[in-house]
Parts: sequence; C-alpha cells; structure tokens
Amino acid sequence: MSANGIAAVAESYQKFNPRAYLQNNYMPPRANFTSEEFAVPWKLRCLADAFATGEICGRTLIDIGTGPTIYQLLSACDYFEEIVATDYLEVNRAEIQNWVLGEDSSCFDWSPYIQYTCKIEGNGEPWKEKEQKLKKKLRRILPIDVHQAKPLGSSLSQPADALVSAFCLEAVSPDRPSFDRALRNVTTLLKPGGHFLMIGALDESFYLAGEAKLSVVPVSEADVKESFAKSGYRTRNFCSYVMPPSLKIGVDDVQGIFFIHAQKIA
Ligand SMILES: C[S@@+](CC[C@H](N)C(=O)[O-])C[C@H]1O[C@@H](n2cnc3c(N)ncnc32)[C@H](O)[C@@H]1O
Ligand SMILES: O=[N+]([O-])c1ccc2c(c1)CN[C@@H](CO)C2
Repeated sequence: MSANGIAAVAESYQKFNPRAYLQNNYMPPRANFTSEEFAVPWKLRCLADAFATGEICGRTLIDIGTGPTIYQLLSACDYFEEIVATDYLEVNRAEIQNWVLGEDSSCFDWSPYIQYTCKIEGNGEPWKEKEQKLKKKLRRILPIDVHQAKPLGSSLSQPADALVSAFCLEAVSPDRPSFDRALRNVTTLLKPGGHFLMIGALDESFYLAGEAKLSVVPVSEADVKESFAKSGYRTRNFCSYVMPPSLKIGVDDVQGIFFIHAQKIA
C-alpha cells in the first residue's frame, strides 16, 4: 500500500500553497506571542531551551522539510557554521530563497518570531543581527524526498552534525510503516552521536494549504518515541502541547504538538 500511498501524497502536494499555509499557521490566532500557552511561543521555547545547553553544535545542521518557514532555525543559527534548508517543492524552496535574498517586499514577515526568540534567549541580541546571521548561514536550499533511501540524492558530502524537522514526516507519510522508513532514511544524513530535534503534529489526520488538503498519519506520543527507538536513537527529552480550543480553527484537526530531542546512538 505504501508505494501507491506515497505517490498519492506527492500528487496532493502539487496543490500546496505556501502563502495559504503560512496564513493558516503562522499568523494570528496561532501566531499569538502574548503567552506560552499559545502554540508558536511553545515551539520557539522548546527549540531555544534545547540549543541553550550548548550541547547541540557543530559545522552543519540540516532542516528536513523546511517548507516556507524559518522559525525552526532561529535558535540553531548560533551553534552551526552552515544551515541547510530542504524541501520537496520548488515553491517552498523559492520562499526561503526570497527571504534570504530580502529583495522581494512580498516576503513573509518573520520579525515577530525573531524578536520573540531574541527575547526568550535573553542574550540581548538585536533581532536584526539574528536575522542577518541566519540569512548568512542559510547557504544551501536543497530538494529532498524523505521516502528515498538517500533523501538528498548525492547532494551531501558528509553526515550532518544535527537535524531539525518540523511537521514533516507525519505530514508526508501515508501510514506508520512509511513514517518509520522515512525516519530511517533521514537518519542516514546524521552522524553517529548527532542530535535530532523534531516538532510534529499529534493525532492529526489532515491539514489545509489553499486548494490542497493533505493527509497526515495520526501519531501519538508513544508512536513517536517508538519510531525513534527503532531508528537507533536515545530520547533525551520529550514534551507535548495540547491544542487549546481557541487554536482549533478548521485548517486541520491537530490535537497537540510534540517536541522530541533524540540522539543517534553512536
Ligand atoms: C506541514 S509542512 C511543514 C513546513 C515547516 N517545516 C513548518 O514547520 O511549518 C510539510 C512540508 O513537507 C514537504 N514535503 C512534502 N513531501 C515531502 C517529501 N517526500 N520529502 C520531504 N519533504 C516533503 C512539503 O513540501 C512541506 O513543505
Ligand atoms: O499550531 N501551530 O503552530 C501549528 C503550526 C503548523 C502546523 C500545525 C500547527 C498543525 N498542522 C501541521 C501540518 O501537519 C502544521
């Protein structure tokens, strides 16, 4: 079933509209920075706290399924020389490229995210400095397919020191076996002992992005932990967020969000 399922996923993503996706998930009400009871501040806090230990660092970090968003890279950019963004769709890679180049005035405004991240990191870093730092480190934006044994093809010379991924694997896998295979595939991109920070949807079955209605394989906390253990990771930290009714706005049926910090067993 998975092969046909994967082809159906690829077909459904042809209608994915980055702007609609950003509107649904990264504008109010979900982009409410007034309290950590809201989803976006919770995600940024998880990432900031994970990097603040200084334990997750190195030359290269790869973001799996970047999409049209950069929030997931804001706290990482102090700890890596190079950040590699990846996505299956050219329209999403172009959104990131346009943001990096900063020429297109219609770019999505990430400044509230950058300002909030600087605030919770507490280093007094001016947000425009963080913005420029990330843009400078985002030197490669590559095509990726997590269902391939070599997700980046031959684009990668050596394994990355760390991986980040947000709302990708469960949103592109028709079932649990393909989710597990995709996790094994992307694990080949990570060095032994390397860290993987993943954010994802709990118990979600679909989400909307303009004309596209994307299927999501519902995963529970236990499912996620089991998948990582089967792919050769030790779970360092796991936390989850329950979606409040005020943020259930019809763009998906997500019930919660998970954050896992896992380390690839050397
Ligand atoms: C729900 S979006 C997540 C976007 C972003 N990371 C975020 O945090 O909002 C899922 C992303 O997975 C990408 N994608 C679709 N099929 C994929 C595949 N086979 N391999 C890797 N990424 C894929 C989509 O283009 C989309 O950008
Ligand atoms: O609440 N949020 O901040 C938020 C952000 C992104 C996404 C969701 C929720 C739920 N759906 C996923 C796609 O499967 C994308």
